[in-house]
Amino acid sequence: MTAPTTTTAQQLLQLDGVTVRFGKPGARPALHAVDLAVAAREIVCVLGPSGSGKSTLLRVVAGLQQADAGQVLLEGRDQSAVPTHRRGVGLMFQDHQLFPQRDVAGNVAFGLRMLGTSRGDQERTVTELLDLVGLPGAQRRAVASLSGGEQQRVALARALAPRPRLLMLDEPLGQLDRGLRERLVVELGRVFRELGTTVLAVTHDQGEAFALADRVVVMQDGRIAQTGTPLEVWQRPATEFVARFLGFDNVVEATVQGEAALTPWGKVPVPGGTVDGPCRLLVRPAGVRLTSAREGLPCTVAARTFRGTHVALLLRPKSGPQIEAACALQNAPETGETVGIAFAAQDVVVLDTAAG
Ligand SMILES: Nc1ncnc2c1ncn2[C@@H]1O[C@H](COP(=O)(O)OP(=O)(O)OP(=O)(O)O)[C@@H](O)[C@H]1O
Repeated sequence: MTAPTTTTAQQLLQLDGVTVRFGKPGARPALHAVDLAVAAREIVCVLGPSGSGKSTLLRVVAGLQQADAGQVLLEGRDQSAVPTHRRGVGLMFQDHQLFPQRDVAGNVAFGLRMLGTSRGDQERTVTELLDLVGLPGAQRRAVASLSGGEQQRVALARALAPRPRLLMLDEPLGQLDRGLRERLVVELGRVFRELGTTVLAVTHDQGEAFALADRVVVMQDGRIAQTGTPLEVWQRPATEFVARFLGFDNVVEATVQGEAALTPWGKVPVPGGTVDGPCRLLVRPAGVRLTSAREGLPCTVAARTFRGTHVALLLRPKSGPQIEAACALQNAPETGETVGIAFAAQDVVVLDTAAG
């Protein structure tokens, strides 16, 4: 027997050139020729500013929105003629809309009843899922008696109960306070990994995405600006848009010459192998090192903000744009002090201007 010449591992979800337009022809599409593949058991988080197309992406995968061009494939099968309820995908939206007249068990078992699952199996699944989401024994509680976080867990259990092959979450923790979101996002990750659930989640909160995702997708104006592991995207934002979206503002015009670039801040070292010529350069705040005022580039400390793990400094050099630096609390200078700075090549990123 001969092996097939090309072996591409089948993706659970694949979008090929998916375009969605609202309104007038010629207007910017909400999704523009989007290609995306999600492997089984992968947790992918879609990040992006408001209006970048995140919800439209989920809706087109769920079959709640028709694509004007391109294809959505689930386990290799084109879904264009498959209605939402036959796609085997689960949805959990920000306004999770539990049924107020049903108790917790009635809510969690909803999808199973629709599938005609036996009562015994329903009860077993509800018990298992309530244990998993940290609400053991809550079957008979009234939905109205639950806190926001507890309701979110019930909504999650309800979405998981029919064992969807793909679970889609739209701002799943959007309305909860930050502390609760940080705890729940860790729990969500644990539940998904324990069950082997494939997840496509949308959030505008990068902290949430980075905590949950195996891979993040950053969207800009209906296109994918970058995709990679959280670490890859954080360390190497591909474009100025992605860098600024992640909150990095140390971006300048530069001209690379060998091992350094000429910038408004003077010479900045660049990573080995950087091509000579003009570019946009990002210096991540962690790569701005404080030196004595006599060495390095002299700057005035314009502001300092305690961030829990470090102090964020806003520095004003004599020339060039202001610079953000991150430093340890014990080394943080006071506002108004003059410091010197040097740049570390490993935190310098040459941005792709063509796509940015
Ligand atoms: N039903 C609709 N009719 C017309 N335009 C729409 C419709 N739904 C979305 N759009 C437009 O499509 C674009 C993408 O919207 P989408 O809701 O997908 O963005 P998003 O990234 O999810 O935004 P947000 O974070 O605010 O939810 C926006 O310009 C939006 O105004």
